[in-house]
Amino acid sequence: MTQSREAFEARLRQIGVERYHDKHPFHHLLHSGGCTPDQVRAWVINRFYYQASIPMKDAAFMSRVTDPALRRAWRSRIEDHDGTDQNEGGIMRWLRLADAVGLDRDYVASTDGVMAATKFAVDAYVRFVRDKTLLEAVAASLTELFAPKIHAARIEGLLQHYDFADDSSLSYFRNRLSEAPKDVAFGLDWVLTHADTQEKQDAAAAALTFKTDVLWAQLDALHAAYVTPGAIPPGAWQPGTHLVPARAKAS
Ligand SMILES: O=C(O)c1cc(C(=O)O)c2c(n1)C(=O)C(=O)c1cc(C(=O)O)[nH]c1-2
Repeated sequence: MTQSREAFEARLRQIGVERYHDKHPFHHLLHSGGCTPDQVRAWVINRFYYQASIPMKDAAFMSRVTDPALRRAWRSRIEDHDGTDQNEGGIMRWLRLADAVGLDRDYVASTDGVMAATKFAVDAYVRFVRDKTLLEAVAASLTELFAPKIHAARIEGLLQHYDFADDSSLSYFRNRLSEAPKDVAFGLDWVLTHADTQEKQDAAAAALTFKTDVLWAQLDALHAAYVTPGAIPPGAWQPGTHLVPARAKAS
C-alpha cells in the first residue's frame, strides 16, 4: 500500500536511525579523540575521494535531467564543492584540513593513496546516480538529512581533542551546516512528491539504504586497514609518507 507523505518520511528517517554512519566505530574513535594522527590522516586522504566525487555525481545527475527547474535547483551543489569566484568551495576547504594534519595537499588531491575499497564504494554511488531512476538518485542523496548532526558532533569532538583543529581546518564542516539543510529540504520534498506509488516508495527507501551502505563501507575499510595493525592494503597511503610541516594555524 502506498504510504502517506508523513508515514513515508518517517520510514526514510528510520533508515538513518538504524544505518547512518554516525554509529560506526571509526567515527566514535575519531570524534572522541581516540584516533592517532596517522588514523586521522588516513581518514582525510580517503574521504577526499568522496568529496572529489560528489560534484561528479551531481554533474552525472544533472546530465540526465530534462526539467530546467530541477537542474536549476540542483546546480548549487556543484558550486558548493567546486567553488565560485566568491566561495572557495568544499574541495579547497577539505585540502585545508589536509594541510592542518600535516599532509602534502598535492598528494591528497592526486587520490593516489586512496584504498581500492574506498574507490569501489564511492564509484558505486556515482554509477548508481548515473544509471538508476532520477527518483532513486535524489533519494540516495537524502543521507544528508542526517549529516548536520554528525558534522556538529565532529566539529565539537575534533576541537576538543586534536591540536590541528581550529576554525580554518574545520571550515569544511561549518559550511556544510548551512549548505546541507537547503539541499536536503529540496531533495526530501521532491522525493515525497514523486514517490507516489508503493513501488516508487520502496525503490526510494532501497536507494537510501544503499547509500548508507556506501558510507558505512568506507569506514569499514578505514577501520580494517588503519586501526588493525599490519592491514594496510597494497598501494594505499603508508603512515610517515607524504608529510609536510603543518602550516601555521589560521593561515
Ligand atoms: O561527513 C559526513 O558524514 C557526510 C555525509 C554525507 C552523506 O550523508 O552522504 C555527505 C557529506 N558529509 C558531505 O559533506 C557532503 O557534501 C555530501 C554530499 C552528499 C550527497 O550524497 O550528495 N552527501 C554528503
